[in-house]
Amino acid sequence: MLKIGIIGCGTIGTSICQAIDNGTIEAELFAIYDRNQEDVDKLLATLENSRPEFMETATMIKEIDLLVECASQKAVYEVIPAALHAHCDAMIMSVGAFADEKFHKMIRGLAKDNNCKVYLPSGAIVGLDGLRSASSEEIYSVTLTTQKPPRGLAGAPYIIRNNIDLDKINGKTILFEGPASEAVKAFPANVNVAATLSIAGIGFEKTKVKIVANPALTRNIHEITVEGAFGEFTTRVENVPSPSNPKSSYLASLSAIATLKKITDPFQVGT
Ligand SMILES: NC(=O)C1=CN([C@@H]2O[C@H](COP(=O)(O)OP(=O)(O)OC[C@H]3O[C@@H](n4cnc5c(N)ncnc54)[C@H](O)[C@@H]3O)[C@@H](O)[C@H]2O)C=CC1
Ligand SMILES: O=C([O-])CC(=O)C(=O)O
Repeated sequence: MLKIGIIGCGTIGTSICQAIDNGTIEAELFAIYDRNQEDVDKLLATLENSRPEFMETATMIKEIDLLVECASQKAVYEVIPAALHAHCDAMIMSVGAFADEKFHKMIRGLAKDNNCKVYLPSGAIVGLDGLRSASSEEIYSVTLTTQKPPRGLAGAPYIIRNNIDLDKINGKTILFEGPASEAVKAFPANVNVAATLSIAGIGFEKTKVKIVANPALTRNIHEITVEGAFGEFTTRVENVPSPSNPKSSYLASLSAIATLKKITDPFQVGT
């Protein structure tokens, strides 16, 4: 059975651990780690059948088959290179870390050299299957428009740097327009999906992102338009925010679980 270790015991980490614990994912939950002990204790209290060990990632990567990152872009830098050196596969949620081209290239090289796989779930967006199919031919443009209730953007470096008072936004307001490379740095906990879209499509510079604060919303909306030799498609998802973290959509947790189910299932369906 696949031995899994998790870094990040927050919203997504907890959902994944519960899915292993209740048998939705057929794997062994071997170890967990978080820099915040309170989050570890809260997660452990939700498990009925599994008793994962609390372990530093440097130790757990020697024991596990797959390291799941659901912590932060910083954590991707801290743990993924070592995991690949230790011949451990990786699943990454904080995909925005790959906007750093040098790091992206290094991780691809390490995965290849160590015969490892790196999995990036679709997360909170829909339509990556179509984009991947369309990418076999020329893609002319990829655009992501993300709308969130203002509180779903709280704490982003862009908001802090520009002294934006989210409480004072009383109508639909465009906060950011630019390439995905800048969007994922300006909003590291809000648009990792822009990074996944860039990697699946035409890269971080050509993928255009618009971020909108909309106080009329209770859901996180991601709208993607792709134009290419194949024609054109638009997808739109209205995501229920996770109750424990309004920045992250519930679909992101479900996508992480679906990816792990796919990894552990010998029967593969779809592109
Ligand atoms: N790819 C996608 O579509 C999506 C990606 N995300 C990203 O996934 C990650 C996890 O999201 P959530 O579970 O909602 O966040 P969360 O804030 O609920 O939980 C994150 C946990 O990771 C821990 N953590 C953060 N940095 C750490 C580090 N360097 N070392 C150890 N522990 C660390 C925190 O203490 C916290 O317990 C975030 O980076 C988020 O931006 C979220 C939603 C969608
Ligand atoms: O969950 C979402 O709606 C998207 C998100 O936070 C991210 O991509 O980082």
